[in-house]
Amino acid sequence: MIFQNFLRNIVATKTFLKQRSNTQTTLVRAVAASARKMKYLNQQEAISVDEELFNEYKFSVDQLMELAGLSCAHAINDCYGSPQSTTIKRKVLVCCGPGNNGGDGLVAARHLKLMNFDAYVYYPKRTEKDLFVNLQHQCEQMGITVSKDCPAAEWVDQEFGLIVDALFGFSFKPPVRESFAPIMEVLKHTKVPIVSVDIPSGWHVEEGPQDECSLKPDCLISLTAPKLCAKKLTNAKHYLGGRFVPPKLQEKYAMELPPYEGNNLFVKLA
Ligand SMILES: [K+]
Repeated sequence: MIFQNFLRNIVATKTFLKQRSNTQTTLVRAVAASARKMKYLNQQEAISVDEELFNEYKFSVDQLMELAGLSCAHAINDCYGSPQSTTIKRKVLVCCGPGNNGGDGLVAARHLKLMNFDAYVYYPKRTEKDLFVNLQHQCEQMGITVSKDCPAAEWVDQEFGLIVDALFGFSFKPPVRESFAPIMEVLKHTKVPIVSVDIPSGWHVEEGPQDECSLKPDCLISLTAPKLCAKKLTNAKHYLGGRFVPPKLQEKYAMELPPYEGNNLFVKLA
C-alpha cells in the first residue's frame, strides 16, 4: 500500500512537472509572438501616457513610482540575484537623477536591500518635494548610504558588482548637462555591468546612443512600454516592468504588451 502511494505520487509529480513545462513553453512562445507586435513609444507618447495615468486614471506619483521601482528590483533579482551566481558581487551602486527616473532608483535601492543586495546610492541633485525627501529618508533608515559625491571610477570598478542607472528617463533631452558629466564618464567606461531604468542615460529617447562612447547597458528595464531607443540595444538583456497600465489605456495607445506570467512584476523580453 505504501509503495503504491509512493508510485502514485511519483506519477502525479511527473505529470505536474510536464504540465508546468508545457505551460512555460506556451508562455515563452506567447511572449515572443507579442513582443514582435509590441509598440515602442516615442517621447511624446510616453509623456502623454504618463499624464493620462495621473490625470484621467487618478494614480498618484507615489503609487506608480513604488510599483515601477519594485518591478526594477524584481527584474534585477531575476537577472543577477541567483544565490548560485558567483559572477556578481552583491554590492550595487544605484545612480539617481533629479526627476522621477531617479525616484524609481531610490525605490529600487530599498527593495534591493530587502533582497539581500548591498545598495549604495549616488544622488547628487535633490528636490525639496516630500516624496523624494521621504524616499531618501527610507533608504537611510534601512542603512543605505545616500551620497552626493560622485564615486571615483577605480572605486566603482573595485567595489561594485552591478550599477543601476536611474539618472534620466523619458523626459531627457540631450546633451547631458555639465554637472552630470563626471558620473556619465564613470558609467561610460566602467567594466561593471549596468542596468538602465527605462532609458539608458544619455541616450536620445527615440534615436538611442548619441555616439560610440555612449553608455552600453548590460540590461534595460523598460517601464510601462518600451520607448523607441530600446530598438537600438545590442547584446543586452531587456525586461518590461511597471505592471500597472489599465487595459483601456493599453488599447488607446495600441501598446500590444506581452503577457505577464502569474504574479510576476516583469516580463523578460530578451
Ligand atoms: K535611466
